[in-house]
Amino acid sequence: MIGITVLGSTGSIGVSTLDVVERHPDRFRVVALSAHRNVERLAEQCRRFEPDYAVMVDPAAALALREALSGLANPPEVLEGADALETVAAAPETDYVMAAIVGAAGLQSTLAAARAGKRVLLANKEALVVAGDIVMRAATANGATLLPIDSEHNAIFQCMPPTFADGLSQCGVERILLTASGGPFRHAAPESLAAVTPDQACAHPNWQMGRKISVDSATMMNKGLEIIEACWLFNTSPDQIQVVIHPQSVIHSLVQYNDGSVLAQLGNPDMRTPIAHALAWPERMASGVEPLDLFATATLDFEPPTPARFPCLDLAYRAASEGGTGPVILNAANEIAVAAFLAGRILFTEIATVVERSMNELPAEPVDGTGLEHVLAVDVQARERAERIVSALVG
Ligand SMILES: NC(=O)C1=CN([C@@H]2O[C@H](COP(=O)(O)OP(=O)(O)OC[C@H]3O[C@@H](n4cnc5c(N)ncnc54)[C@H](OP(=O)(O)O)[C@@H]3O)[C@@H](O)[C@H]2O)C=CC1
Ligand SMILES: CC(=O)[C@@H](O)[C@H](O)COP(=O)(O)O
Ligand SMILES: [Mn+2]
Repeated sequence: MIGITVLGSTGSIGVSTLDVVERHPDRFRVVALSAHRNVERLAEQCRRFEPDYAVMVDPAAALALREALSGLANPPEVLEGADALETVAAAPETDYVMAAIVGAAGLQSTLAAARAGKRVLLANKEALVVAGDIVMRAATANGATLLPIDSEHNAIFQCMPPTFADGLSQCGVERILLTASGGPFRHAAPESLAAVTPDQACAHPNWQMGRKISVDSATMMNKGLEIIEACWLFNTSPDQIQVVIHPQSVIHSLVQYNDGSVLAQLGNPDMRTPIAHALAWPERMASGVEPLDLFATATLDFEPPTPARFPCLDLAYRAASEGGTGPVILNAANEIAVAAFLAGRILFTEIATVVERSMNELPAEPVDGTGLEHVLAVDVQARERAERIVSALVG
């Protein structure tokens, strides 16, 4: 039996992961589940999957979880605090870790899994955005297997030759075509975007996702984060990645080779496909996803992105070219700005303003010899700076 820890089990990816795992009781055993503070959902998951451990980051929620599970014959050990995420990510009973916490809050547990040599199923793209070098090196040094869950990156992985880690040009890869849906405002007039509400921004046309990534898709910051994520995963640079708007989200990305071949991965937009792929790799197993009906799909459209509507995409390119702490500042400012937008404090269009001002006020620098310590310090500094910029905008 393969032992699996699901970090962020109460979120969109966490729930889809457990749906796939439940279809294969002969193959997987749940070792640990985790949440930030959603007691009701984590309690229900504990009753269903009987993990050894349940981590609740918030101590008050951990107390409530212990009470909720006290009647169980075989309750999990309930751990609390962010450090416990690292404990369960590295636990000896665990073989696979699904890293599905949202934001840079998922970095240290993802790193702990990589350092412990686990199979890391990486949904938490922000970990690679802020500390790609550190995470990739930790995986290599400790024999961890890092498999992308993000739909585009999983698609690219499926279309890559097995030797891609040696260098893309050496195996005939010319470029990566990274698809983007364009989100809910693909054709909106730029001047209409200031009036967008959080619920409108979270109404993604094709995917059911958590609110933070949904807003990122609407600003296309998600695609910017994904460019940086792809650079780390596939050992390449942004100029080898072309963003293609594909509104149906049926093609999940493509790889172009030097002989004129372009390989694509297609499927219905349902995250259980990449999750099942990474759980079973290098084999295949059922995911519960309906087969793609090409006749019902009928048309596949493609467009270039429109920069005026999506300034966040350009900010991500800028952070990628700055390197060092540039992506750390980009990500931290974006997390603060998105939270402020979702809380009704700033306008949708001010998300880009907060990120740009944060980047202007905090110049990027190379990550110093302390590595993770430096990254975490800049993350804190950038959050404080972005909060100040939000407060000034609120007035
Ligand atoms: N959803 C999707 O389809 C896709 C998601 N991704 C990536 O996967 C990750 C998860 O996304 P998604 O599932 O949509 O997010 P959700 O918001 O739905 O879920 C987030 C999960 O993380 C937990 N969490 C939130 N904050 C913290 C914290 N500070 N410390 C520890 N745990 C925390 C939440 O717990 P609680 O419920 O208690 O708040 C929840 O379990 C993101 O990085 C996203 O970019 C990538 C591709 C597709
Ligand atoms: C499902 C997934 O992988 C998301 O990251 C998706 O890419 C969001 O859609 P956008 O292409 O609109 O950002
Ligand atoms: Mn994606």
